Amino acid sequence: KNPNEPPLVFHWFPVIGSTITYGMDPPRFFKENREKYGECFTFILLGKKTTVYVGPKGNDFILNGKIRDVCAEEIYTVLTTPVFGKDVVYDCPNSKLMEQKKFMKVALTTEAFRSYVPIISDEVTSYFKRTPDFKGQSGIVNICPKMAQITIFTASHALQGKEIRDKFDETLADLYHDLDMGFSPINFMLHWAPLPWNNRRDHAQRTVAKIYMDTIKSRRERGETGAQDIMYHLMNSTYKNGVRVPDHEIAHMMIALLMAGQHSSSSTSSWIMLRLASRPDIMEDLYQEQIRNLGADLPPLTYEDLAKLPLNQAIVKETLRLHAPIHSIMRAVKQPMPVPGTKYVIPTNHVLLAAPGVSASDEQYFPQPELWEPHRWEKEHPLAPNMTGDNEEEEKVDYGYGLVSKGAASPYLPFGAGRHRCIGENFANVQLQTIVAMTVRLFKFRNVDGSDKVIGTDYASLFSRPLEPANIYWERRD
Ligand code: HEM
Ligand SMILES: N#Cc1ccc(COc2ccc(/C=C/c3ccc(C(F)(F)[C@](O)(Cn4cnnn4)c4ccc(F)cc4F)nc3)cc2)cc1
Repeated sequence: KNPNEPPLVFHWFPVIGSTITYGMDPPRFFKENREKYGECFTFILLGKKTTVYVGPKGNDFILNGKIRDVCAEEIYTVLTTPVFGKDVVYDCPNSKLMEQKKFMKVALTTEAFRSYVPIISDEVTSYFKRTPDFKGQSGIVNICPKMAQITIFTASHALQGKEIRDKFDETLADLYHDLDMGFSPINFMLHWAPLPWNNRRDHAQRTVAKIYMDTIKSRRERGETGAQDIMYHLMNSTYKNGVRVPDHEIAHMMIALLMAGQHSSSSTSSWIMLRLASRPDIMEDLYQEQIRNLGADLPPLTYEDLAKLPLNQAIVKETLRLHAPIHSIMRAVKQPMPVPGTKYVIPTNHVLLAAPGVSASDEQYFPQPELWEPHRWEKEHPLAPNMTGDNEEEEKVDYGYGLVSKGAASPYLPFGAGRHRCIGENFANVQLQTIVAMTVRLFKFRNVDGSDKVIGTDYASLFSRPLEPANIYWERRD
């Protein structure tokens, strides 16, 4: 036992260590070991000493780690580069990623969101009209595949443009699926293995990248400047060193954004629908909120309307509190890191693991944390959060892609914090809030057995998501 290192979680076998118990249910693993060892402890993940540091202090220690101390790309590149393609995100120096995030963010503006809301609401209503699973007056449906379809159509149409979205009706859907098979935690460890799905992944990556590059060429030939989508902005971006963004990097960033947007939103929107089915009273509150604040005739939804629907906004916030798609954020340690307030110094052969979801479900910050209660985000609610290090008044810092909160000592960080913080938060909120608002207008949901239960979580994939099949009962609202 080394007094200068955090306590090591007991395990029977070397290499395997605690991989299985962690992999099966990470949040439970974190909570059980926090009880035994405190907020900072080390466990063996496939032979690698992995130091977990939970709570607001842990979130700050890891997510605000200095660039000379912690490294994201070293851990993530084996997983993401075969899927996204070379020279982007984690296959380039962090300074280049910061510029790429600046480029990507330039198309995620309020102006753009104004045009996205009608696109997303039309995709939602037309999807529910044409899909056979929602024919008739009522029925039972496995909701996750439906939400995956809705999110790929809404995200591709808004973020990638109409011509890419239309390709999802034929070739792109299967190619996307093959690409997706490569996006699995097994590839963290076995990325080098010539596994059959890795060959399909590589073929799909090259084919999808070519589709994007052909689209870029045809837009350039036609002098197309109509769609102010992300592809257009990337085509007109230049790095600080004067180099224009090469076509293959544009294509690879488009794949990265598609994967990011798709997995996070389809998981979150599935959880939202399952939670609404467990609380039909909330779904009714949402409908009444729209009647009250938008008018009984329910006019077509606009971007400005979303700000008039606080409960609709709280649905996304509360769902992300209990169902953050990314349960483990990892960094390699590049220099020995003293842990403030302890005698621990984390050595360079460790990996750091931040789990913001642990403090987001800690009763210290959220009364009755396991209760999914969107009203808790209203002022004066008895279950209101006591978020000490809240980000609002905090000072901000710019890592090269816009201002982000300086402190990460918050108990609620579903979009991360610091240099690697998410740039898709606002788009995700517009997309998810629009999907919820339009669904509430069309249907009433409840659990098939009428209970308020919710299904368990599948942690085997890269993004935590509901176990399947997850059936709900729906009926058309007249
Ligand atoms: C509910 C939706 C989403 C959630 C919960 C989410 C969550 C996160 C988290 C936790 C991180 C930090 C990862 C780390 O520190 O290692 C992150 C980073 C990022 N996300 Fe998201 N995300 C969401 C949607 C999106 C969307 C829609 C996009 C793109 C349009 C996107 C693009 C990115 C990018 C580019 C990064 C930066 C990675 C880095 O700097 O290393 N995300 N996201
Ligand atoms: N036996 C066993 C066994 C062992 C272990 C386990 C489980 O172990 C683990 C461990 C860690 C993790 C980490 C999740 C993780 C990290 C990074 C990314 C990402 F990089 F991909 C992303 O952040 C994603 N993103 C961002 N915003 N929206 N999406 C991203 C960034 C930029 C970008 F442009 C595109 C992106 F999409 N994705 C996911 C998941 C599971 C199971 C079984």
